[in-house]
Amino acid sequence: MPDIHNSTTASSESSFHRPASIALEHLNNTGCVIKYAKGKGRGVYASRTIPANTLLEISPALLFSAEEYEAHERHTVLDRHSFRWKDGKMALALGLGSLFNRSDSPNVSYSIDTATESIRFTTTRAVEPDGELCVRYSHGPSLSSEGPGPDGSAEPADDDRGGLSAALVVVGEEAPNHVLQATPDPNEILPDDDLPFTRVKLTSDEDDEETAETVRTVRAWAVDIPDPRHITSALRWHRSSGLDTPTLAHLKRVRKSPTAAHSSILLTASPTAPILPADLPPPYQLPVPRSAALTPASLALKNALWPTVFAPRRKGEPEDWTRARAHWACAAMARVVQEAHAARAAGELPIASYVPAPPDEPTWPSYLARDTRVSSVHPLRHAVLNVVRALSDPTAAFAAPTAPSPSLSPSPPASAVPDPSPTAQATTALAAKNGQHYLLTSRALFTTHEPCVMCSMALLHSRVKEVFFLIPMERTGGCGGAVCVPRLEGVNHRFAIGQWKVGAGGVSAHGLEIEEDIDS
Ligand SMILES: C[S@@+](CC[C@H](N)C(=O)[O-])C[C@H]1O[C@@H](n2cnc3c(N)ncnc32)[C@H](O)[C@@H]1O
Repeated sequence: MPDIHNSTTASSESSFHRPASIALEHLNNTGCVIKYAKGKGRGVYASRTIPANTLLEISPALLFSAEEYEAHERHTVLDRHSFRWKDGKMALALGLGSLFNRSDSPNVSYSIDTATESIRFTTTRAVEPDGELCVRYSHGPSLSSEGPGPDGSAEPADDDRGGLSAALVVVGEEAPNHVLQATPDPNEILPDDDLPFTRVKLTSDEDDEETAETVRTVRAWAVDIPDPRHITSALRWHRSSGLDTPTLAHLKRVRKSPTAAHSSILLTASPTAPILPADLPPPYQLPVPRSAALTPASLALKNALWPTVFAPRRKGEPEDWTRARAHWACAAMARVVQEAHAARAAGELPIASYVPAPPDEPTWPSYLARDTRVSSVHPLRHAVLNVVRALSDPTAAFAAPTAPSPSLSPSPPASAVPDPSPTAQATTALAAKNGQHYLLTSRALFTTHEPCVMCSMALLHSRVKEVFFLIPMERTGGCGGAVCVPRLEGVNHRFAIGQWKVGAGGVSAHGLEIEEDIDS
C-alpha cells in the first residue's frame, strides 16, 4: 500500500518533496481526492466507493506543437504531465488529468477527444474508498530522488519524446496489451487477432469451406463436338439459337475433353432439352458450378466440373487496420458506452450511437445520440436513427439552401446533437465529401447494441462505411443477429461490421444490459 498522508494546507513545494502533513484539497463531485504517497508524489484517490464505468473527469487539454514541445516544454516539469496527442502534438491535461499515477493494472481508462481537445478518464472497475485511481502509460520520466514506487517497480526509462507516451491510447484493466499499449509505430498494420473487434463475414463461407461434394451446382445441357474443326460453326449456331442466358455467364463456353480429342459446348440451363441441328449429336445434362470461383481452391474444384471463371473478391475485402486506427476505434467505443450510461441515468434505455470524426479527418464533426424512446414515447427514436437524424439535418440544410420544408423540425432532437456543434465550414466539407444524399458515406458508426433490422436498413441507405457494435442482439439484430442486412441478396450497398471483443480497449458492457427482444 502506498504511504498516504492527509493534511490540511496547500504548498507550492514540489509534490515529491511535500511534507507528509500537507493537505491536498480538491473539489470533485465524482469522489476523487488528491493525496500524497511517498515515492510517487501526488495521486488521485477514491474518497468513497466509485462504481465501474464512472466518468471521473474531463480534463481540458493545452496543446503544444512538436516544435514548442522540443524547444520548451520537454525541458520543464510539464514534461512528466504531458500526453501525446495527434500529429506530433503534446497535450497538458488540466485539472486531475495530470495527477493520475501509473499502474500496470490500471482501474481507469482514458481517451482523448480531439473534437473538444479534452481527455476523459473513466473507471474500468469499481474502486474502494481510499483506493488509488491509476491509469496505464508507458513510462514516466525518472521521477524522483525518492527512488522507485512503493510497489518496487522502477519507472521505465525516458524515451526521446518524453511525456507519458500515451496519446491515442485507451487503456484498461481488461485491455489486450498488444493493441493498447503505446508503441512507436502507429502505422503498423495489425493482424485481425489484435484488433479490438471481430469482423462479421459478409460473404458466404461457401467458397472457403467447400469440397468436391459440397460445390453448389445447377444442371445444364451440353453437347460434344467430335470434330474440333466444327467448333466455330457450332458456336455461331449457339449464339443465334437464343439458348444462351446470363445464368451460365460465370462458365466458359467450351470445354476441351482432357481424355478424348473432342470438345464440348455448354448450351443452356433450361430444364428441357434444347433442339440441336441434325448434324450434332444429342445433348446431355450435367451438373455445373452455380457461381464463379472466388478462391484458387474453389477454382480447382469447380473446373473439375466445368471450366469456371475465377473472380477473386476485390470489393468488400477487409480493410487493413493500423494501430492508430484501432486506438481511434477504442476511444470511439469508450465514448458511446459512456453516453449509454448517461442515457440510463436519465431514465432512457442504455443505448447510444456515435459517428466520430474519421481518424484522418479530425476536423469533421462527430455526432452522438442516445435512444430516446422512453422520454419521447416514440417507438422509432432508436439511437441509430437519432444519430442519423442529427447528421442529416445540417447536411440536408447544405443540400437545400432554400427555405426548409415546414414539415421538418429545423433542429435536431435534443438528445441527438452534433458533438460538438459543427461549424459552417465543417458542415460544408462534410456535405461535399460525404455526398448530399448518402449521409454516412465514408463514416463509421459505433453503437452499444447491434442495430435492429430497421436501423441496419437506415444505415445501408445512408451508405455507412462500417458499423461496430458492442452487444450482439441475437433476436433482433440486423448486423448478423436475426439477419445480416448488408449480406442480403439484392442490396445495393454493403458495409463492414465489427463485433467488439469483450473487454477490448477497456470497454465493458456491464450496466448496458437490455431485454433480448428489444429492437435497438
Ligand atoms: C502524470 S504525473 C502523476 C502525478 C505526480 N505523481 C505528481 O505528483 O505530480 C506522472 C509522474 O508521476 C510519477 N509516477 C507516476 N506513477 C508512478 C508510480 N507508479 N510510481 C512512482 N512514481 C510514479 C512519475 O514521476 C511520473 O512522471
